[in-house]
Amino acid sequence: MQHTTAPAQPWIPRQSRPETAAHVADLLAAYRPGGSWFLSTPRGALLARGVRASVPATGDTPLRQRVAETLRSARAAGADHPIVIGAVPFDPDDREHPPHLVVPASVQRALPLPVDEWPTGRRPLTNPADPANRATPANPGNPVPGEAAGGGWLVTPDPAPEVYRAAVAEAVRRMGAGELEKVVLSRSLRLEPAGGPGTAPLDLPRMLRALARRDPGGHTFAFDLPARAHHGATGPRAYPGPRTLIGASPELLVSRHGTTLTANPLAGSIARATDPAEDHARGQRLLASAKDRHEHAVVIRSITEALSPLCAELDVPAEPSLLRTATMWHLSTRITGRLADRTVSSFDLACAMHPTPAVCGRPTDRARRLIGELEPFERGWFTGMVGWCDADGDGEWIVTIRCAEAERDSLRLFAGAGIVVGSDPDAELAETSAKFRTFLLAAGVERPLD
Ligand SMILES: C=C(O[C@H]1C=CC=C(C(=O)O)[C@@H]1O)C(=O)O
Repeated sequence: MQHTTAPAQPWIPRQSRPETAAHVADLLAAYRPGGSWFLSTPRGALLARGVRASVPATGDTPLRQRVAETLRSARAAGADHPIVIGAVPFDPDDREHPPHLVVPASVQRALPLPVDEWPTGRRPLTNPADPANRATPANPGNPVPGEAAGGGWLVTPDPAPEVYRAAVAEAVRRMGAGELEKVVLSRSLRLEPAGGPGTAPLDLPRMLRALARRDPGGHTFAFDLPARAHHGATGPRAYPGPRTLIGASPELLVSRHGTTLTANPLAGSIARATDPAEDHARGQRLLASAKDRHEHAVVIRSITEALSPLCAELDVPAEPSLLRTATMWHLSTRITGRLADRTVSSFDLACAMHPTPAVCGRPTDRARRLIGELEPFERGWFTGMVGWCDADGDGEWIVTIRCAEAERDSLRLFAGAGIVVGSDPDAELAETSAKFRTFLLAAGVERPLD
């Protein structure tokens, strides 16, 4: 991921310095699904393993209070520098997809992924089919043969593309009638082994490496999820295998370091092109698009409203800039601020902001209702947040997009698009197809899919 402004300084929390010996490549190599959490951001990477304590998924107090109490107890029980790490679903009250937040038993940290050594993030979209983009020692950002090779998937869209187009048209109609200003509508792809169940085990560590290499400046994650609860006649029953939330999100919900906070909302997107001139032109078209600027402005307004009461200073650039991933251009605004009250943690900030109109809409309640009406599946953790928070309140929370839920040998991918009054159903379908490519490429699927 590349931004037009300078990247953040590497962030290795003071208390973690004794643990920083690891190189990010070692952390990626050590990652194994089940009881582990990998996160790489422009500020640093971490690999957390094991569970020392869990934040109660339900309770009489708000989730942010349960997080603070779990951290306090861990400290009181002798943990030196405890962190809470995990995933919060789109709807934090979703009983099928409860928040999964733990104090891990161990945390290893490393400096950020070396963007300059892995140059794909600086280039226009690399088309792996183009011989010029074949992996070479000098260009290791491209898929390494055997790393992300071979599709071998049976792909099922949910809903069918025409159903998604109809949903977008319906949302535009409702907006025309003044019901709401913006809604984010998503769809999903189910990937199963083409040879049938059990014929091709998922290699999540390989996919994670492919995601990290393709977008070294992004937020790459592989997070443990709770076992699925089945509600049968005899009550909840758990599927014993691990489930993993894995992806490479370009969007920082919020980070806090001392009293300094940063948020980097994105909204307004276009697929990148392989031809550099066309790629540049697309970015400029996005920057000039009145529809996309409106879609973006709605998000900035909401975030400013959420953060202003918590900040002594808040700097919100008047104009969006362009941010690029390996596959997409986005409108981006890097917001910085100084907290009014140091006891407000990164998780408190994230809860105050979530869900932003980059994933839900505005007004929030109406958008949420329309999503429930028009999307034929539960989002679960998609469009929630993943991240960590330490006992001093520092931390990073990432918007859970460009991701998949992995279970046994199948994957469920998700992608959404912001809909406003001027949205065109075909263009929104194409935008979601382009967003799927972040994960499809890591899964070895190289042709665009609807
Ligand atoms: C909901 C997604 O993207 C959001 C983040 C960036 C740009 C977006 C857009 O342009 O619509 C979306 O708001 C997704 O990637 O699934």
